[in-house]
Amino acid sequence: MRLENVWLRYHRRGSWVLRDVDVRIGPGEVAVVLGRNGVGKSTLLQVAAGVLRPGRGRVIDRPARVGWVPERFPADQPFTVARYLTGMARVAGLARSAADETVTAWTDRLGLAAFRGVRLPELSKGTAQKVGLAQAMLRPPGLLVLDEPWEGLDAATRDLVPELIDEVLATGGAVLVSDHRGETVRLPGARRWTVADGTVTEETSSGDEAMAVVEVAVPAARVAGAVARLRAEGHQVLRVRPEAEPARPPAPDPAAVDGGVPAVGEAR
Ligand SMILES: Nc1ncnc2c1ncn2[C@@H]1O[C@H](COP(=O)(O)OP(=O)(O)OP(=O)(O)O)[C@@H](O)[C@H]1O
Repeated sequence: MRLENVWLRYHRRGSWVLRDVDVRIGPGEVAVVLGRNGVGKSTLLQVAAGVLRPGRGRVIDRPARVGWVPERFPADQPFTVARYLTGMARVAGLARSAADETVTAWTDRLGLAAFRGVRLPELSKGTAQKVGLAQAMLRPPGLLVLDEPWEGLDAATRDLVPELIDEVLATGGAVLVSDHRGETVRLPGARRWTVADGTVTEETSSGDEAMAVVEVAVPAARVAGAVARLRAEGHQVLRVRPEAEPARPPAPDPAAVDGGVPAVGEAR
């Protein structure tokens, strides 16, 4: 699939959120979309999924079946979990009995069995997100688009996300996933697209690229935010250590980096 010279803005006279974006993703590939809040990651994913239509440019070779998991599952619909998912399975082309079986399997797998009879508006945010994930996976998608899929999920389901991604890749699907919290570490083989100033650049780092280690001190209360920001900007966070612990010298080469240098952030 290719986004070919895609431009997008939300209002006719508004500024362009995406400007001349040209990216491709192939079968069996996963790309993580990184960037600061508000930079256009969701917008890019929605164009890829076909939810938004570009103002200029086009999307070509989008797989026929797209699984789309929005950042916030729209739970303001008057259905129970089972009714909603069965309806979505039918829309996706499954016969009634196959739809029922698939919904049972996915609700079991995602820990939703106890919620089958619960109406969507009554679900917690995390449980609603699981319904969103189930909905996207009811039939194996040729393109799975996940907008901040780790947001609001419990630990067990967060661990399941890479598994689901691997399953889509194994059936020849492509996966796009945004991540501003640094969960990307869970997808070590992923390509990395960074959105900034309306454009998307792909990191072309190879394993033998020279690396440098930068030690950064931050107030203890702000560690989580600083780590998330560094990761969102594409840096590897090697380790977080308390200030009292003495620093070892920075690694001179990538091999030493792999050995675990006590730096908070590593700049590329
Ligand atoms: N429906 C909309 N109408 C108007 N402007 C919008 C709409 N959705 C997003 N925008 C604007 O487009 C820009 C990009 O938003 P987008 O949600 O794509 O960013 P993001 O990188 O996904 O942010 P975050 O990390 O906070 O999820 C922002 O300036 C946002 O305010």
